[in-house]
Amino acid sequence: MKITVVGAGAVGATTADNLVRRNIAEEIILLDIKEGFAEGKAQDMMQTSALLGFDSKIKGVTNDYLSTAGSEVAVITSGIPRKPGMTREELIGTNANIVKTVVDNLIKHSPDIIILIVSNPMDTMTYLALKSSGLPKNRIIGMGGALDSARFKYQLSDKLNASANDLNAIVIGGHGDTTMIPLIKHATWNSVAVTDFLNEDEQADIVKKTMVGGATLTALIGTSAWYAPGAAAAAMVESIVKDQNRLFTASVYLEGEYGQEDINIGVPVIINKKGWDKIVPMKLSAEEEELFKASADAVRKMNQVLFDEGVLKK
Ligand SMILES: NC(=O)C1=CN([C@@H]2O[C@H](COP(=O)(O)OP(=O)(O)OC[C@H]3O[C@@H](n4cnc5c(N)ncnc54)[C@H](O)[C@@H]3O)[C@@H](O)[C@H]2O)C=CC1
Ligand SMILES: O=C([O-])CC(=O)C(=O)O
Repeated sequence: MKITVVGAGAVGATTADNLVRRNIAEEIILLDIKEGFAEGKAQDMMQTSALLGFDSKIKGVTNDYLSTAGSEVAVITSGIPRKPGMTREELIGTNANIVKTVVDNLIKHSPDIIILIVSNPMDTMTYLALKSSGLPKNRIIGMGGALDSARFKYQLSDKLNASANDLNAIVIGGHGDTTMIPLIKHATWNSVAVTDFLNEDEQADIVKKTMVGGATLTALIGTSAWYAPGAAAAAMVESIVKDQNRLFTASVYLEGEYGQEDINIGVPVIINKKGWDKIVPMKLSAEEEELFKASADAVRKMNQVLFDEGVLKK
């Protein structure tokens, strides 16, 4: 089993670190365009092996796609992160060409690969990866909802003084400050509705804090987050590699599901060795349906930029 992580920056290195500690692959290739950068990070991680007790090997390479040959899964984190005050959508100009080139290179050497897209704006980058590669839709997955749902559980656990592990709560929609939809009316604390414990103002506050979770961290750190993003990407890769059938919200290609088509956006899906397998239907309220439609409209507007800029042809 070989896994490739493209981009050895904050998120890529954290993803690789989480994966290597899980011991789920014989080999992890960490690839970056910056000379020596991935090699250095990989060597640093390998030097934790005697301390942490894993047997997986991690190898860093500089833009060498031959080393990635035969990878079963790749995680794409290459591209620029946002700075305080920016939106994820502002990254499209730089990141679209990077993601497109990386996907091309990966497929040349690993035609059966499953690709997890992390680079932002993630829903649009996932759509781009699918459309430019022509890969079957189930093998292109966008990571956003898994992270946003973990942040949602964090906010709930903080307010309820509960263990995040006892909470069931998901975020659907786009992975953007204004497009994500934390489904608070569906969230439970070990099967008891969280709304039984929170008034409307408290619920609205948790939803808001979840939606701007990434922006809040970017303002505090000066660049965007990596610990939870890396952990979320690794958890999804584990579900693929171990065929776990875990349910995550992820950005997948819709063909009529949730009332949308020709778009990648976050919905609940089963993740297993096929990539994303089934889309799980949910009964949404009229208000949630409206929010989902508005979210899809915003993501679609961003996808249009790919055509306007000639990155994708109609
Ligand atoms: N989907 C999500 O939930 C999340 C997405 N992100 C996104 O992930 C991306 C990476 O973020 P960070 O790791 O913090 O950035 P970073 O700047 O720390 O790392 C990015 C790395 O990509 C490399 N790179 C650039 N072009 C490349 C190419 N053509 N081939 C290979 N490597 C290349 C850079 O040299 C750099 O090392 C950003 O776009 C960020 O917005 C970050 C967190 C969560
Ligand atoms: O906030 C950002 O730009 C990075 C990201 O997607 C996240 O942490 O959710």
